[in-house]
Amino acid sequence: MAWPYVADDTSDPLLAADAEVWQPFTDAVRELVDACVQSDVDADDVRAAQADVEAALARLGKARLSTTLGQSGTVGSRRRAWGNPVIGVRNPIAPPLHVDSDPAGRAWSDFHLGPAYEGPPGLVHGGVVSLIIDQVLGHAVGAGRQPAMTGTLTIRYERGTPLGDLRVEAWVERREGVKIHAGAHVLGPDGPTAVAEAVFIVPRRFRDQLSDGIGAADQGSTQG
Ligand SMILES: CCCCCCCCCCCC(=O)SCCNC(=O)CCNC(=O)[C@H](O)C(C)(C)COP(=O)(O)OP(=O)(O)OC[C@H]1O[C@@H](n2cnc3c(N)ncnc32)[C@H](O)[C@@H]1OP(=O)(O)O
Repeated sequence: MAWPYVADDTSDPLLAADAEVWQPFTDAVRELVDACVQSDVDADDVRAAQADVEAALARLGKARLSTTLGQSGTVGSRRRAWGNPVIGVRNPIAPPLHVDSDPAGRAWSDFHLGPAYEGPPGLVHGGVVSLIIDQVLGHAVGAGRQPAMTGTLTIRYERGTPLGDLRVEAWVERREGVKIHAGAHVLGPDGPTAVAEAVFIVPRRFRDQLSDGIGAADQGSTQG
């Protein structure tokens, strides 16, 4: 398989200026999503708001990128992570999480999930728990500078994860050739709510490219 990314040589100042424009917009859309599931206004206000949103859509639709954000950028992660549904600065679906990691293969994040992420009443949707665990596992594995993809992810939902302030922690347990075994858990106010085990695999296509010397400086952008 060909290397799937389009080169992005945008300068750092331009990238920062672009982020300054998009970040507040994305935050506003995220609030809009929250209002969509929580507002209690009457039908006339809903219809008026719909017209406002449709006007914004017409404005935004005047130009479209030719690739997804994920396919853009070979230098570090750059714009590539901007569309990510967990951490993306241009994705209002993302809570968003800020994930810290260290080279020993650990990653963690303190974050907040509001009603847009609800599954069972007052609790986080299990698929959202899985989404967040998968992402933070990816950071733990990526922090060890390995371009790997989730092969198997097993989650035990110990108890409901309450909406609100939460923490997720992930860690690499061991490496066996192309397999990286990792673990993670989500912590609520009363302790772990979900515990995960994962096997990440360095994909065949990256094994080939790494042996050609491609990708060593670009490992963070091969994931997800
Ligand atoms: C800086 C921070 C940035 C951080 C940015 C972080 C972003 C993270 C985002 C989260 C990560 C994701 O969601 S990634 C997206 C979700 N995952 C995917 O879409 C992966 C889809 N699956 C695949 O592409 C493929 O099946 C792979 C890559 C998993 C494996 O294919 P392959 O590379 O051809 O593997 P292959 O040679 O056949 O097998 C190699 C060895 O692995 C084993 N193996 C193969 N598949 C699996 C599997 N699914 N689970 C377990 N083990 C497996 C085989 O038995 C074999 O073991 P042996 O015989 O040698 O013992």
